[in-house]
Parts: sequence; structure tokens; C-alpha cells
Amino acid sequence: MSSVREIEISEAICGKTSLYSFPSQSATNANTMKLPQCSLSEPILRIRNLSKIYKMPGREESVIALKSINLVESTEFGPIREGEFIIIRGPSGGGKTTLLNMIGTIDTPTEGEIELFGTFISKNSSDSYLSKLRLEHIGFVFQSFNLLATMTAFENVALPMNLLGKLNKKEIRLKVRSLLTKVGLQDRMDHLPSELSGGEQQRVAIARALANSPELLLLDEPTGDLDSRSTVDVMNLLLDINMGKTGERPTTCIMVTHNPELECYADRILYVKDGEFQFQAYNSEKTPLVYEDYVAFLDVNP
Ligand SMILES: Nc1ncnc2c1ncn2[C@@H]1O[C@H](COP(=O)(O)OP(=O)(O)OP(=O)(O)O)[C@@H](O)[C@H]1O
Repeated sequence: MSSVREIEISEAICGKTSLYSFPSQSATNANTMKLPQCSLSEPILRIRNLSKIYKMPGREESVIALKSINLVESTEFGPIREGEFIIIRGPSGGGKTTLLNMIGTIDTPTEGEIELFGTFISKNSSDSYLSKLRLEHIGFVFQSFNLLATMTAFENVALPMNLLGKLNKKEIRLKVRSLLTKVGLQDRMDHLPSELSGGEQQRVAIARALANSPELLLLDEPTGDLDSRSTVDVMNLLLDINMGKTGERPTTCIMVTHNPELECYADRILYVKDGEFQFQAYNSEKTPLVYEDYVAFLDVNP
């Protein structure tokens, strides 16, 4: 059985159940006129007939969170391809976090199958198989940062490397320094989370998510708790990571957000409602926000 400490560490890195936030009112802003950027890259994620039904302990009724959804070539909503920046939007309770948790193997499907990096995940997959898959291939970033409060920024970022056990102490030290430098926190390495701003904590969380050089970053409302300056900074950092501009290889990103203004960062926006994909939109070119324009927009549209 896991110790309290192990559970704390595991929850910090891989998260818990969803957080609830306000529904978004507006439909997608994406430009649907041009071809997607990632149309020719390799598929890394396919979903077939995926359903999730939550049964409430001691109660008759159940909640259908996902209804037999597909992301495969033969359907309207194709697979997620290497290098894509996907945004998932939709009203509160529509199933966004459930979908992200299924892709991240944090939660198991009731029915159906996920094909991730050529391996298959279903309700029959073992915990040890899934936790190895997560540690080696997937980075997680959450709205509430989920940093371990008693560890410094350096120690938080080193944690996944220590758990994986592939690098020696010196290699880990160098990689942590490099990652924290890339996210602009070279002067904050020895700070505890409580000594950092929200935006800084989220950048530590991003550095930690990148620790084992994952192919896939899963981001659940990563800017939900940030002010507008930090929102733009974090999103620009994520776009650089996605496009391989931080010196690492390009990293596929799947991000849940309620903020329609962030759609400009995505190659493709999937709109989820009532446990199903409603529609998708493609951006011709993923583009960073200009902070001054974003703030001016927020002033007019609070
Ligand atoms: N652990 C759980 N047990 C029971 N029901 C759950 C659980 N997690 C989610 N649900 C239900 O599944 C449905 C989808 O929830 P989910 O959190 O995926 O929606 P969401 O689109 O991410 O919402 P939000 O934007 O508010 O975070 C909701 O009806 C929710 O109440």
C-alpha cells in the first residue's frame, strides 16, 4: 500500500480529480479558413469508442462523462499528431478534464481504447504499466501548480528524474539548472513554492513536467489562477516548448482552457459538450498573444 508521502508525490506530479470553473460563453475564435499546420506529422494519439461513466458510491444514478468518443482517421475528428498544440474547450461539466485524465492515464475508461505512442490503454491496463508510461512519456501541468510545498523549486524539478532513475546526480543537477533557466527562474532555484509568485510557481511546474523529456504535455487550465501578465508569459513559454524553441525537441501539447482568447496558440481546437466532440476548428498559424492587446481586449470585455 502507498504511504502518505508517496500519494502526496504522485498527486503532485499526476494530479487529482478535476477542478471546476466557470463555463465559457463564446464559441471558437480560430481561423478555420486555412489548412492545419500538423496535417502531415505522425499520429501519436488515437481514441476509439471511449466512454467514461462515474458510479456514485451508495447511489443508484451514474454520470456519463464521456459518450463513446473517437479521435481516429476514419471520423470527423482525426488523431492527435506529433507537434500539434490542441486546445480543448467547452462548457463546465462537458467532460474536458475527464478526457484529459483518460489521455494521461490518470483515470481508466469504462469502455473503449486509447492508443498512445503505439501502445494500447484500456480498462484492463495495469497500474504499474500506466505509471511507467506516465513517468517516461507524459508531463502534467495543473491550474493549482501542485508543487510540493516543502521542496525548493530545484527539488521539485529534480523529483521526476529521481523517480525515473535514469540519470546520475550530476546529470540531474545540470538538467534541473538548464530547465529552470529555460523557464526564466535561474535566480529562484532555492526558493520554496510559498516564496514564489503564481506565475513563477507555474513555470516551476512546467519545468518539472519537462524533467523526463516527455513527448506529450497535458495542461489542465494552466493559466486559470494567473493574472494576465503571467497568462501571456506562461502561454508564450508553452508555445516555445511546443515548437521546440527552448532547445528541446518539439513537444505535443493538449490543453484544457475556458479562455477563448488563448485559441490563437493552438493548431486545433476541439469543442467538448455533454461528453462528446461538438466541432473542431483549425488555426492557420499558431501565434502568441501581444500582452498590450490582450489587456486592452480584457478592459473592453471584462
Ligand atoms: N470523480 C468523479 N465522480 C463523479 N462524477 C464526476 C467525477 N469527475 C467528473 N465527474 C462528472 O463528469 C462530468 C464531466 O466532468 P469534467 O470535470 O470532465 O467536466 P469539465 O468539462 O472538465 O468541467 P469544468 O470545465 O467545470 O472543469 C460532470 O458531470 C462531472 O460532475
